[in-house]
Amino acid sequence: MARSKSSKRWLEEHFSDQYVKQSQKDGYRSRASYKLVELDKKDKLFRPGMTVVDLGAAPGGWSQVAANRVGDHGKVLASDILMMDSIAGVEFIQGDFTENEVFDTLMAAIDGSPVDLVISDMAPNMSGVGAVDQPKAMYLVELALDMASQILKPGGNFVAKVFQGEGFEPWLAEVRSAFGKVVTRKPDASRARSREVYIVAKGFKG
Ligand SMILES: C[S@@+](CC[C@H](N)C(=O)[O-])C[C@H]1O[C@@H](n2cnc3c(N)ncnc32)[C@H](O)[C@@H]1O
Repeated sequence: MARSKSSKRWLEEHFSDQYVKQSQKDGYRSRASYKLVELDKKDKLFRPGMTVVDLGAAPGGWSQVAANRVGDHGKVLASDILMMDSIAGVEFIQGDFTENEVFDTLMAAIDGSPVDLVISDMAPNMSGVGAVDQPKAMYLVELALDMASQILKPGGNFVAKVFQGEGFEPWLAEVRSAFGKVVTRKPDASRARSREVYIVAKGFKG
């Protein structure tokens, strides 16, 4: 089947993208790694020995960065609806985060140990219809915030990708009430045309 103009344009753009080229050189599984690298540079998210939960982790670009930063004494627990090839130092749980069973499996894996950082890059498959995509995306960050609020230790941090649109402001207000300091970031590696932004929330009030 002939490729549509838009998928051809996507492929051309993908292979000429500086972050795609750089990720191939650096051995990262996705260009998304550079978003987290940039957020970490600005907001000092990681320290060796931390426990990190990575939601929406596949194919593993963020988990690679997290495992590298927390080192041998740290722990990274990652989850995605899709399968992900293993990464040293990362425990992976596959499943749909909107299902209670997956939430419970993650909670069991954490087993009450204090979590320093929750990172969520989850995004639904986009249909292109805002009225369908935006509620789905907001539901995922709602659930991510809910989990972060249950597992973070006081003073812990939360990073989430969120799409600006309906539901964003009330969600942000919830984040602001749960954390001491909240900033909105648009990393260079995030495509300008995308409505995605990253919320960095520090100092969980517990
Ligand atoms: C932008 S990608 C994440 C990229 C990843 N952070 C990286 O660096 O490689 C978004 C991910 O969210 C996942 N996702 C979407 N809906 C989900 C759901 N209901 N439960 C779990 N993961 C989900 C997708 O499967 C996809 O892998």
